Amino acid sequence: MEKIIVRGGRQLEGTVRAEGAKNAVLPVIAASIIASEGKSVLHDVPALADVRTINEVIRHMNAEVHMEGRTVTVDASKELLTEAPIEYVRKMRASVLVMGPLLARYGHAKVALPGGCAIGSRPLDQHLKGFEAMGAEITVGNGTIEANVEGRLKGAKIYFDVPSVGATENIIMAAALAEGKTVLENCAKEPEIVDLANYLNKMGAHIVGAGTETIRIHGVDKLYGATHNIIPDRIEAGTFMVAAAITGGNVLVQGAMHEHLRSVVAKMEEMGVTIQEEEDGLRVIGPSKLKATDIKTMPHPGFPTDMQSQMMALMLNAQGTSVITETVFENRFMHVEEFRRMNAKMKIEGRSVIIEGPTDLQGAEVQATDLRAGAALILAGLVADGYTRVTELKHLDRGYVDFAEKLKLLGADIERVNEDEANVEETEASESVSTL
Ligand SMILES: CC(=O)N[C@H]1[C@@H](OP(=O)(O)OP(=O)(O)OC[C@H]2O[C@@H](n3ccc(=O)[nH]c3=O)[C@H](O)[C@@H]2O)O[C@H](CO)[C@@H](O)[C@@H]1O
Ligand SMILES: C=C(OP(=O)(O)O)C(=O)O
Repeated sequence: MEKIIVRGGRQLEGTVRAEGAKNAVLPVIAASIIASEGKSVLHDVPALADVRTINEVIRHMNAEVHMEGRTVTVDASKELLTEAPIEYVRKMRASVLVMGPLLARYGHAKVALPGGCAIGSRPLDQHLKGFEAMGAEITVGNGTIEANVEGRLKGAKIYFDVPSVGATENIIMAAALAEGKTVLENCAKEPEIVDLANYLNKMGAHIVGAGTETIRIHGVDKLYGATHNIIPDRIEAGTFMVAAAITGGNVLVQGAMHEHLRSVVAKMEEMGVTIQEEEDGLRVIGPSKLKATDIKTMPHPGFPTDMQSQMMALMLNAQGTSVITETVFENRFMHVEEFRRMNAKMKIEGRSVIIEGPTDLQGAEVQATDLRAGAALILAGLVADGYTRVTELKHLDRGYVDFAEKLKLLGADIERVNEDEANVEETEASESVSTL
């Protein structure tokens, strides 16, 4: 079993660069199968487990996919299979995003119910409501979802009951190749949706309004491969910003875009962190004492749920009582129990967690309960007394490339090891303690 072992106490300094955004690249790769002519060339693609998974999903459907360094090329001009392979779809939430492109291009799509982080019930009703409004018939059963339409999808007016990122993306893709005009209301406004719309427009689509709550799409008859650079990952950037702040360090996070991170920057500043905009990113300087604050997760431009657990690690080190209210996912507090193993004092009340700081964090054996929880536990380990050992790294690998290595380059005392090596490490550590 692999572990990340971190010993607290080092201030982080230096420069780290954010990779391309996981939540932008996954819909973009899914969208690339809508092109019946030409190749797509995607740059700044992060080498994540989720990227390998979505590549396998579309490869099994007959698309030609190559990844070299940070560039992925997709040629989907051959006839594709319209069923996504279950073993890959189940690994990852975003694989449901092949439905929109398949249904628009072939009038049929079948996928298994997708996986992803277990952070709530994560229904797909808004995706399906959108497809139905465009004329598709949906059958859900035996762990799969199947959609069929006679001829082409028809443009429609669709109001989303909740501003869902995935539903907005799936329906934009379907509408791009539908007959006529589609108007989507109460859309999600995340930067990753804008990135997807920009890519689809390069492919020949007519989409306006992405990033606002109303998106208008004029369907076209055909879409073509295109070249696109993926936007930087605001959540990975935000995670490194917390790493700098929590250790009282000074780190330039290249690629961190202020306009994508306003709520995170504002809250960190309230906590006493200095954040300076530089030409190629944000410089983060941690204070000697952090102040308590409150956050409430909301759809963009509100505070991102994907930064909630990392902020919890920061708040554990702040002076006073902080409150986190999670409004996006109903079960995204599993890391609280793991933080408690590190001596954290926290109380869950409904959808809120009350955090009493500052905590005398102690190193412990903890599990990454989901992707961001894994990162947050490592952040706490950067300032805990002694060794923190984080397991279940499969979650972390879905969303972070070389997380431990990047922290090490910033000066952290951190290693990623397999269990056997970890035992050697522990013996050496206890030997060095006994000689003190
Ligand atoms: C691959 C990707 O981009 N994942 C992100 C995406 O997930 P994802 O697209 O799954 O998240 P959504 O925006 O769809 O979910 C937001 C809320 O809407 C609800 N909902 C969603 C769809 C639906 O049909 N019905 C419904 O009720 C969900 O249960 C949740 O409460 O946005 C989330 C919210 O910012 C992020 O945490 C994820 O990192
Ligand atoms: C919840 C997340 O991802 P996913 O939607 O892919 O499970 C995340 O990125 O924090």
